[in-house]
Amino acid sequence: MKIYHPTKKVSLDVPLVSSKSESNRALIIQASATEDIQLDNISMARDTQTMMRLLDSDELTLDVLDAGTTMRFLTAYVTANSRETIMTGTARMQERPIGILVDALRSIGGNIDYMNNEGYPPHKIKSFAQSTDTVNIRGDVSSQYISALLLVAPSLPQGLKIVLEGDVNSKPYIMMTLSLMERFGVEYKWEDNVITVAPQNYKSGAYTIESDWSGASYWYSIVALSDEAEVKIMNLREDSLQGDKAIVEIMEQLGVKSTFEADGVRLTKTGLADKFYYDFTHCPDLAQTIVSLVAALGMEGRMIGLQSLRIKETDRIAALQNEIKKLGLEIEVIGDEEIRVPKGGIKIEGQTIDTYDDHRMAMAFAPLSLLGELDIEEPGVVAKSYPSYWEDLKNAGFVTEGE
Ligand SMILES: O=C(O)C1=C[C@@H](OP(=O)(O)O)[C@@H](O)[C@H](O)C1
Ligand SMILES: C=C(OP(=O)(O)O)C(=O)O
Repeated sequence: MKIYHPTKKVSLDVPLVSSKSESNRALIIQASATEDIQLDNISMARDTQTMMRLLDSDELTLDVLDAGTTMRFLTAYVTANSRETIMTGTARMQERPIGILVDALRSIGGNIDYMNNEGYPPHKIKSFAQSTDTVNIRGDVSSQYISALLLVAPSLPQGLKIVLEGDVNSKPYIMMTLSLMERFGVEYKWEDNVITVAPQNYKSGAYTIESDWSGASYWYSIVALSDEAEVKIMNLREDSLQGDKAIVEIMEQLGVKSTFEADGVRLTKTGLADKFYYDFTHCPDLAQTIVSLVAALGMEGRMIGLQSLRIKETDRIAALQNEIKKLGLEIEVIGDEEIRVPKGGIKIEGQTIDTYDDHRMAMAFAPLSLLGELDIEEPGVVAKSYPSYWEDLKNAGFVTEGE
């Protein structure tokens, strides 16, 4: 799909999609609760729509497609309910590791078999009888395993004591899980590296899902690359549960100031720092937005904490390297966790951007079309988290042609 912006002047009150991360947690809480839980503004993201559909399904096989949280949270949920289930997903999902979560569930009494490759979906949950209240789990591969255990912990007969081993990455996502649990009456204790949740019921309550800060990041990039911008993103909160609100602080270095209003956040253009540096350990989903933006701004940048990018929807480090190279800039990749963007900038002249079945590749590169025409392959990938992305961009003056 070809995309360009004829005026480079962007104006919109963005009706941003709501958060799939908050939605998927709230849906597991709702399904686990015996009392009434009222949820508003549930996300239209495919990952969330898939979660809703599968929570209602009584089929033996649950296919999560490419939704990581749906795979991890449902694996723990069906295990805790001792429900015989086969969990599967797309070819890529079958390459995304789940062994750490399956080992944890086995260690507390889950009977789970792999169907193809050890450590990877598809896997079959056969039964569950809780054998101990303590589980050890490493925190440096994916926080989703820990969130998955936490969400089911109150419903387990013995509750759960989760002992976190080593570094804990994506920590704000664990805090988001705990905050939502707390909102529905669940108490927990986090002391040193141990999180303890006693057996208890989720209590009735209501929650309105916030807009998606990861999705907001593309609008920050759009404002940074525009000539003039009047952009307000609706339904984002200053007291957000989402760690990707870090975009506010990051963009202070990259030319965008945020002002919170009662019903959203207003973005205005400001100056750029000389060089960019940031550690993405706790907000990995912002990395593609920022690496492509820093390259487009012609700035020198150093990004660290990127270790989880290789096991997401695609190998995001390789994908960034390939696509930025097409725009005339070689970024340097150091090991599995660091990218350096050299000063100099890129040239946009109608190149085709491959998206690797990764919504964030499409969404992170589209703002660069403010500098010239781009051709984004498989634009439909955005449906995973932000199905109305292209419509919102068109309403902000972008022009798209073809599919
Ligand atoms: O818990 C969540 O909602 C998520 C956690 C993060 O994954 P990791 O913990 O695997 O980094 C993030 O990348 C993903 O998009 C959503
Ligand atoms: C990594 C992501 O999602 P998940 O792990 O839930 O598939 C993402 O949305 O960028």
